[in-house]
Amino acid sequence: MGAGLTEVGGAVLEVRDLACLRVERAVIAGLSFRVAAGSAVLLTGANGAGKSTLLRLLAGLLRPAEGAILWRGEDVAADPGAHAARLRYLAHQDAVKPALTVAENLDFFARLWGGDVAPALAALGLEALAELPGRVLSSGQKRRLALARLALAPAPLWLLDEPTTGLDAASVERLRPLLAAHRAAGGIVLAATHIPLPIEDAEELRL
Ligand SMILES: Nc1ncnc2c1ncn2[C@@H]1O[C@H](COP(=O)(O)OP(=O)(O)OP(=O)(O)O)[C@@H](O)[C@H]1O
Repeated sequence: MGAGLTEVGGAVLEVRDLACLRVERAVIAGLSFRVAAGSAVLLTGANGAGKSTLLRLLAGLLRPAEGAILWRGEDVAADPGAHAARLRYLAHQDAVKPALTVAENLDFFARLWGGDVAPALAALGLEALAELPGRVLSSGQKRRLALARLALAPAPLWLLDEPTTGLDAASVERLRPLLAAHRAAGGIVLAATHIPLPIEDAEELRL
């Protein structure tokens, strides 16, 4: 674990003594760490180690059995709506609507979060696919569409579950400037991954 995960000064996100039970079994226990603005944390560990579980806890989709998640010193459970508004969670499944075109899929999220569809399409190289319905996309194309949501409008906390699964090398590289710009603006990214990601100076949190 890198020094940035334990530093007190400047921490924006803090996980304090977190525990999570799944089917009565502790998947995460006694987990504490802090993340400063602009930091990237790679969650690593064996299959079943709890990486997706931690991301779902941080996204407010699972409730901790013990401990707390704090944002700028406030327990996120005190205002779930505010927490949901500050984060982008990219799950294993891409949640692409099959009947909508690629552009319409992005527009759905642009209406929720703001931002423009055209630059988000361009960020992931999706311009030529804009009018195709979601149902005909390949798995890598669906992943790119899910990732394009990140380019719509800023949010300070990105939670990415194996973001590069199924991506070709060029698409992986497209994430580099997206991640760098997010961090340069003070954003935090936590990404579960089994392979190296295009992120400079990331901390590793091994579960
Ligand atoms: N919906 C669920 N209900 C009950 N147990 C679950 C559920 N999802 C995951 N688990 C259990 O929680 C543990 C951690 O799973 P998790 O998906 O967080 O691991 P992971 O580190 O992300 O694994 P992988 O590298 O395979 O993606 C596993 O033992 C798994 O069986």
